[in-house]
Amino acid sequence: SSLKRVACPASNIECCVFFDLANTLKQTVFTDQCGTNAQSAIQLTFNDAIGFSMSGGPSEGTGADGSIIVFSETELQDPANSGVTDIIQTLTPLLQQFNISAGDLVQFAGAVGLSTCPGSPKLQFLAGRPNPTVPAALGLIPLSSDDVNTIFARLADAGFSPTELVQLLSAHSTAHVDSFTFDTTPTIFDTQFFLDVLLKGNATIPGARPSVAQAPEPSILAQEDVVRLQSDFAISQDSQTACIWQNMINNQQLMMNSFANAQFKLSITGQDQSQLIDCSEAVPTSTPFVGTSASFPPGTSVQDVQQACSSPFPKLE
Ligand code: HEM
Ligand SMILES: [Ca+2]
Repeated sequence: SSLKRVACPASNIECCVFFDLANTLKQTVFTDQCGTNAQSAIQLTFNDAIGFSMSGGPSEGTGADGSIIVFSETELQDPANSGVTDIIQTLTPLLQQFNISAGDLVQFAGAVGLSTCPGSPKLQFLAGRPNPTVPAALGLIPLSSDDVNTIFARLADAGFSPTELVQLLSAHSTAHVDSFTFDTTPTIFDTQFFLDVLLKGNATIPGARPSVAQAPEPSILAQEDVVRLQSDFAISQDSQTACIWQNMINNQQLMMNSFANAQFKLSITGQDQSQLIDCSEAVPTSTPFVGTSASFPPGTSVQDVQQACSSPFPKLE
């Protein structure tokens, strides 16, 4: 309506719709601070975008194109998508309501969801992704049971290095699946995740869904429902990534900046950047970081660390 247009704070008029969408998302979907919908929306940005294969050719899906929503009946058959069913259902009506493309909706919702997480960087957002014409091939999303070299190869086929994968995995700092989480601070985007994954344990989380493969020596934090994914653990230990991983601990600024860069690249995977317009101005400012630095959770100490990087381990409280 003309009223809305007068009130639109965008400097680029084409971005007005994303200011409206941000308001609706915050009022109806991301009502909690870094709650389950926000976390699921962040995962959705990856599960959609990684459906891209340089070796498989253009018909194998085109990355960050929203095919995970438009062709959800097909793509939800991938067991790696078992956690995103609900958020897809929640977001789908917004396609018609705001008349935007599915790829834009997925990436914008992820950016707005992340902004509710204290400690998160403000993400860039480009608009104008065309709607998808084909579903992504099944099997392109890594599984937590995959071998680390399989995961690296899959990410390389989508254009991402092992270092960029570690940076993207910062998103597992704000993650849940059923009643368990990947670090002890699941509603804060902080470096605690990179510490918690290194803590060797002996207790398994019972009843985890099949998509959740646990590390060979599962989490010492299992009594707090923190799970060590086999894939996260393997990446923390691999010689290509062990020091990248360890260096994140207590390096909040590095985590924020490197995640923002890698996530921007993820958000335009398979897209022609020259055809997109910058609507970053519509992404809300992130909730400030209120947490403390990474620290050993109660009952754990440096003796529990499975250190794979030869640089000195950071000094922690
Ligand atoms: C090696 C690659 C990865 C593997 C194997 C993996 C695996 C998983 C698994 C098993 C879950 C639990 C929920 C489910 O079963 O779907 C999960 C959740 C999540 N993943 Fe990943 N992931 C990977 C990479 C990423 C990346 C790059 C991102 C970056 C955006 C990401 C963001 C998330 C988020 C935010 C959640 C929490 C979802 C929620 O709370 O609902 N993951 N991931
Ligand atoms: Ca956290």
